[in-house]
Amino acid sequence: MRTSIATVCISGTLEDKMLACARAGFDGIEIFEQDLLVSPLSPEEIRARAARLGLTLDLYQPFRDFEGVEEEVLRENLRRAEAKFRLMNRLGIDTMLLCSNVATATIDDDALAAVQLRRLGDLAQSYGVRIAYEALAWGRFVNTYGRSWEIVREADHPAVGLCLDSFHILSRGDDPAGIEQIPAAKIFFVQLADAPVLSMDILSWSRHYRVFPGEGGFDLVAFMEHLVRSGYDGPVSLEIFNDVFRQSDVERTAVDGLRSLLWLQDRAATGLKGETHPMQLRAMPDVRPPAGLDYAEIRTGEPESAARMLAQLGFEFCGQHRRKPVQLWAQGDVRVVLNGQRADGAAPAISGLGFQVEDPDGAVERAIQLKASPVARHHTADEQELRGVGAPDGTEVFFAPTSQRPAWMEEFGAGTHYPGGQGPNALVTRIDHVNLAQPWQSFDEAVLFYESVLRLETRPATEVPSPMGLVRSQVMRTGDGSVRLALNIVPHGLEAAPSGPGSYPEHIAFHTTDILAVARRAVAAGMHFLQVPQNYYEDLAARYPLDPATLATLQELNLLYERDGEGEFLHFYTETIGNLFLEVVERRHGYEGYGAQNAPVRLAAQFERNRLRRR
Ligand SMILES: O=C(O)c1ccc(O)c(O)c1
Ligand SMILES: [Mg+2]
Repeated sequence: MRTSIATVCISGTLEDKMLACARAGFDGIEIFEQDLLVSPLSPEEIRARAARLGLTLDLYQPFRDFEGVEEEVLRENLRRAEAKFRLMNRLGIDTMLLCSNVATATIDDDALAAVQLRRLGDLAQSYGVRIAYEALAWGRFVNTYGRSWEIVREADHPAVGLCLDSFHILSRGDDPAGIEQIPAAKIFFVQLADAPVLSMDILSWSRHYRVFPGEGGFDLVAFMEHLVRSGYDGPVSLEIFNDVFRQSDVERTAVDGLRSLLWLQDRAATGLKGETHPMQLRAMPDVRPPAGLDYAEIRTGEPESAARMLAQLGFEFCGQHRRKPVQLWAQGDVRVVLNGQRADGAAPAISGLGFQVEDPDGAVERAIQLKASPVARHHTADEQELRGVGAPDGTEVFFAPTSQRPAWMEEFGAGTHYPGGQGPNALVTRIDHVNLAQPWQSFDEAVLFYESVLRLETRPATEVPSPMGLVRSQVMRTGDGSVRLALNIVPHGLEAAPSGPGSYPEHIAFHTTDILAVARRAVAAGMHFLQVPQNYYEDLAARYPLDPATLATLQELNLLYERDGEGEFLHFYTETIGNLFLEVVERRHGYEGYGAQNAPVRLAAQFERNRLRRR
C-alpha cells in the first residue's frame, strides 16, 4: 500500500514537514495549499526537494466552492482553477482535491453540478491533471459520498473522480459498505482520519479533533476493508486536523502517523485473509495479546521506602541481583522488581513492565516494525536476555515468555527464596492494573502504541475531577482482563515523568480476594493509608444500603467502595512516595470497573497531602 500524509497534519515549515515525513517512511505527501503559500520555496524547489527525499507529491488541496453556481460565478471559478493547474504543473502534481461547495452554491441540482464538473474536467485534462471530488460532511448541498459519486458518475469524464475521506463518511454515521460498489478507477484519492466519538457540530469536530487511525472511536479497519474490496490501489493518505498534533514534535507525530497506517494494513490484511484484491497490504508478525504481567519495575535511588511499603502489603524480599543493585520482591506469583540504578535519593517511579507473551521475539519484531524504539537490558552471557521497547510515556515495555517461574529470577541469587504459588501468606493474587501518567501531547500516540504493539483494546474514557483539573482516564486492556492499563492524561502544569512536587503520581494496583485481611495486616505492620474524608462515608451510606457494621469497617480501614449492579469493588491506597503509590483492590461478583466515583476522592486527598508536604 502506498502511504501518504497531508502536510496539514504536522507542525513546522513545509521543509520540516517534508523531511519528517520522509524520515518516518511515508511514500508521499499531500501539499496543503496553506503550507505552500507561506513557504519561501518556489514550486520547482519543492518539487526537487521532494524528489531528493524520495517523496511523491500525491495531491494538491483544497480547491473550494466550485459547483452548483450561476454561469458567471462558474467562469470565475474556472479561472481560479486554471491558475492552480498551472501551479500543479510546476509542482509536478497530477491530482487536485475539490471539496463540495460549502459557501457559494445556490443551485441544488446534481445534473447541473455534473455538467460543471465536466467543464472543470476538460480544463484539467488540458493541463494533464485530474479532479478528486470530495463530499464535505457539511457541504451546502453535497454532503455524502453517495451523492458525490452520483455526480461524478453523471459527469462521466476521465479527469473527474472521487476523493473518499473516512471522516466525512463515518462522522455522519454513513455506511461505508457502498464503497465496494464504486469502480476503483473512479476513486482518485483516499484520505483517512479517525476521531473520538463526540457530539458537536461536524465542522468543529473535523477541524480540531481528528486523530490517526486507531486513536479514536471510528471503525477504520472496516472502512479499509471496504476500500480494498473496491479494488482501489492508489495512495492511502492521512488527513488529520488536530490542534495538538499541529504543535507537537514534527518527527514524532510523523512516526505516530506512519504507525497508524502500518497497524491498519495489518488489521485489514487479517480481516481480508483469503480474499484477492490488487492492494498489497503489509502484514506484521501475528502476535496474541499478553497473557499477563511478568513483573512491574520500580526504579528509585532510595529503595528502602518502596521496599517498606511492599513488605507492609505482604510482599517478601526474594533476593538481590547478583550484579546489579536490583531487588526482587514477590507475593504469590506477583513480582515487583526494585531497581536501585538511579541517582541517590531519586524518588520511586514506575519504570518498566514485563508482559508475558507466547512469542517474545515475534512481539519485539512486530514492535520494531511498528517503529517503536528498542531498549535493551544489559545482560551477561549466562543471563536471560529481555528485549523490549520504549512506550511514548517513557515506560519500558519488555516481552517475556509465559512462565510461572521466569528464568530471569535465577539471577537473583542461587536458591532464591521465592514464595511462588498461593501460600498461606499470599493474599495478593495478581497485578490488577497499572496506572500510567501520560503527557497531554502524547496521549493519542500512547493509545495507538499500546493498541498496536501490545494489542490492548480501548474502553470508553472517563473524566475525573480533581483540584489540579479534569483528569482524562483511558483504560486499555486485553479482552480477558488479564492485563489492564489505565492511561491518565496529566493536568496542565504538572509533569508526567519526573518525581517530586509538581509531578503526577502513577500507581500499581494489586488484586486480592480478601482486602480486609490485607488492610489489617498492613495496618499491623505500621502502614499509613491515604486518608479518606468523613464526607465520603456519609455519601456512601446515602448511595448504598450498607449495614452499619460494614460501613464502620470501611471507614476504620480507609477503604473505598463502589457497586455496579451485582458487582462490588473495595480498594485502598497507600501514601505516595516520590512519584508512586500502591493500591489494593478486591473485585467481587464480576465488577469490571476501577472505582470511577472514588477517584476524585483519591486525587483530592493526594493533592492535600502533597501541599502539606511542600509547606
Ligand atoms: O475542513 C476542510 O475545509 C477540509 C478541507 C479539505 C479536506 O480534504 C477536508 O476533509 C476538509
Ligand atoms: Mg479530506
